[in-house]
Amino acid sequence: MSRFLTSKTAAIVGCPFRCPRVGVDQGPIHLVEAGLVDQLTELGWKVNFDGHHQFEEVNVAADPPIGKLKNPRLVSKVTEAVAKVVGGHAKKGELPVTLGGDHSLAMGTISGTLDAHPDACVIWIDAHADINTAETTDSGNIHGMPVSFLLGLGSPVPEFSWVKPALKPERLVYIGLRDIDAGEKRILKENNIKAFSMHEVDKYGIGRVVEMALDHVNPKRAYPIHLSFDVDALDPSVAPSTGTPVRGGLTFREGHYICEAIWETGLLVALDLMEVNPSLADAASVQQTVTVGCSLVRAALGKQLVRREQVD
Ligand SMILES: NC(=[NH2+])NCCC[C@H](N)C(=O)O
Ligand SMILES: [Mn+2]
Ligand SMILES: [Mn+2]
Repeated sequence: MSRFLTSKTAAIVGCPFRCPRVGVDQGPIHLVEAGLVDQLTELGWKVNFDGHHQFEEVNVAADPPIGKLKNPRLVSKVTEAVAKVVGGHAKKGELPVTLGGDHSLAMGTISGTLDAHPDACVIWIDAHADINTAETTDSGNIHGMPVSFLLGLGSPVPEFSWVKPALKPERLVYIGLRDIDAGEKRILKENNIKAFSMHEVDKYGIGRVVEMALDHVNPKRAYPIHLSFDVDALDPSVAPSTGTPVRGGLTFREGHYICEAIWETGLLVALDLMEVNPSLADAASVQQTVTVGCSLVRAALGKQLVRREQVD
């Protein structure tokens, strides 16, 4: 367990949120129904889970686009609520495990983590960089933008003024990228943000890539780690039920290896598992994706493949 936690307690933050539909995205609900709470209990965690967030408090009457941004007020309010919940758990020394839902939620989860652990670094596992600004976005989907808000890039959007630009470019690293927009490429370059695309995963192997990523973002292995895992980082043959699948992704084992290696650092303070979207596939694909999702969470929370004494 991470030395930054005060007890082996995992707080599951279920966020069935996908813009523009609140409470309709079933991803987190499926993950919990698949037995995630019991699985983590079996690993020795005390698990706090008192139901999924329905964001009842979020009341947005009219939410026309601001510039290109779709549903800006709703996304802002939901992510702000998530920031408070995640930050609250983190400040109690618990490990928040946020299940999504739209990756825009990471604006909230990472804000919450940085509130409790200001020197935390972020390891972002994704096919996409999610670093568009209000100016560069083509789609207007805010799930393609959370990282730019956290870094304070682009011209400020008043509706998101609650988001502190608390993340430093050198405390962020990506693994798994393979679908980056032209504007995003420019932003990554200009801000010197380290990214290991699938090309580097092929070239060096996942073991070295994780090592290099940690060396970059956490050279002395001293900072707490927030792991934000978009399930679309995995190849669509491994995790088909997701909104924006891109072929050529991480294998089942590569995805798990990342989680296991981060766990082994003893520095993990928060985990996101995002973009599981059961509404987009047949029942077998949904089950496959949900099973993989639970398995990734177990790997990040310390499940060992073999007991150490069997190999030593
Ligand atoms: N969280 C995600 N699935 N993000 C996909 C983003 C795709 C594209 N780059 C966009 O800005 O719309
Ligand atoms: Mn993605
Ligand atoms: Mn993403």
